[in-house]
Amino acid sequence: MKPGRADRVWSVDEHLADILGKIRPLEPIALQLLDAQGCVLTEDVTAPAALPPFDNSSMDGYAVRIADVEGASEEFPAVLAVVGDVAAGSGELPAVGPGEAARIMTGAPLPPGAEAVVPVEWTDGGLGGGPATTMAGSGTAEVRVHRSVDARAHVRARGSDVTAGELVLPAGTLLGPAQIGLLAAIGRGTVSVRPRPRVVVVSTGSELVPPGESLAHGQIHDSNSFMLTACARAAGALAYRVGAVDDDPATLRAALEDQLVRADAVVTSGGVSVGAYDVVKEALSGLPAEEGRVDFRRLAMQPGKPQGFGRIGPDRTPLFALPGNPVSSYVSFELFVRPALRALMGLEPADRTTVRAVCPEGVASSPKGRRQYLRGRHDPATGEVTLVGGSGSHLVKALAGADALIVVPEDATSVAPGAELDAILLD
Ligand SMILES: Nc1nc2c(c(=O)[nH]1)N[C@H]1C(S)=C(S)[C@@H](COP(=O)(O)OP(=O)(O)OC[C@H]3O[C@@H](n4cnc5c(N)ncnc54)[C@H](O)[C@@H]3O)O[C@H]1N2
Ligand code: MOO
Repeated sequence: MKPGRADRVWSVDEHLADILGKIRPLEPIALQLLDAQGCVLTEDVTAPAALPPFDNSSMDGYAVRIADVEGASEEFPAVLAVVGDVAAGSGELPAVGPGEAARIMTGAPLPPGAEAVVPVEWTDGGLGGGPATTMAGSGTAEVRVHRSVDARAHVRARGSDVTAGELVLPAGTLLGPAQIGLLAAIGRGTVSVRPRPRVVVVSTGSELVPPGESLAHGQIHDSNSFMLTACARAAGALAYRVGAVDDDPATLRAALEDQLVRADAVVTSGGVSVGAYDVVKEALSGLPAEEGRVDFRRLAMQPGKPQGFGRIGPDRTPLFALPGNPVSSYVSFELFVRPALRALMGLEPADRTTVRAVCPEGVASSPKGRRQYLRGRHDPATGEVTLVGGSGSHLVKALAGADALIVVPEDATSVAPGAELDAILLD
């Protein structure tokens, strides 16, 4: 491999490194909480106030003074005058004096004078019978308490979760459901995050017809644009599918120009090989410097040998020109586009788990000098991975039945039955 030779074969790792070296994370923007789900925080978030903001009850029951219930039992209950009712959200609180209690609900502020909460099950609920099971007896004048409590029992202290001014989420945090909940709890309506990249997916090929329409002889349904749009969504992006563009470079260039305004990345499929109508290559090779640059290269992999990558347009939007064979497109997305989209979001590019797995049937033949990615099913119970379908890059049914990519190294031309291989686990 001689650096500088335009037609040299690139390794998978070199191609990925070249892509990631040219990707910059997207500029942060302020998003509403739910729009920020799955995004990376770009600010340190501190709590403006304590959480809980006030001492409150963790049980439905009675707010009491502890001296009043000392030694209480079912046989010798403490009889207390009920001076009021405190619901969650109550603003006005009855003061609890000696010999008094206030009915209190979970989450309601502890009224002044009260030192603890007795759960309703430890009282007669104001009904004069045995232990209560609910807070049914509203408006009763007195309550019999059957047990003593320690100071602060069943009280959630102000600031016991978060103190005012505390750093609750540092910049770099990935916002999942629990983090979104915390932000809402401290009163944040918007946060600064790296947004999801907007990915435009364009398929190319005059033979392509949208699903739902009938095929003339020689035509096929455009599956790649759907699959790649779904791949982009699964990677966390906002993806826009553009219908298939004919094998005409001017039409493709015009379509890309139109789409660039809404794209943080562009993915094309097809037209990157050596055929007479390889439209993507024709439209994007040798662009004038002011329009950007896309490099087309051959990779030491199978499927996915022909690839293009570059940056185009005024914002130098990354463009991934993937091969048209459906499995080649899928594998290329998985290996190169998914990490790049994650890098745009400020995430660690690599997120898939790779395991060593026994391949009981082995691999009869693998292309010399190319890293092969075969489709497989991984059984975590046995640690085995079995092949699904053959190596043909048109086999979409096998792809749909796979949950792993089996990696056959560049130097292997076959793999003995029972040997171990890397398996990349898919969603
Ligand atoms: N003489 C050579 N021929 C080919 C070579 C080569 O080195 N020398 N490489 C082969 C490899 S490997 C691949 S991969 C493909 C890549 O070709 P293109 O990227 O130019 O893709 P197309 O020719 O446009 O299509 C290939 C194949 O995939 C089907 N296709 C394309 N788009 C879609 C779509 N949106 N949905 C479903 N199927 C699609 C298309 O009909 C073709 O069958 O080149 C090999 N040839
Ligand atoms: O390398 Mo192509 O991508 O095998 O089918």
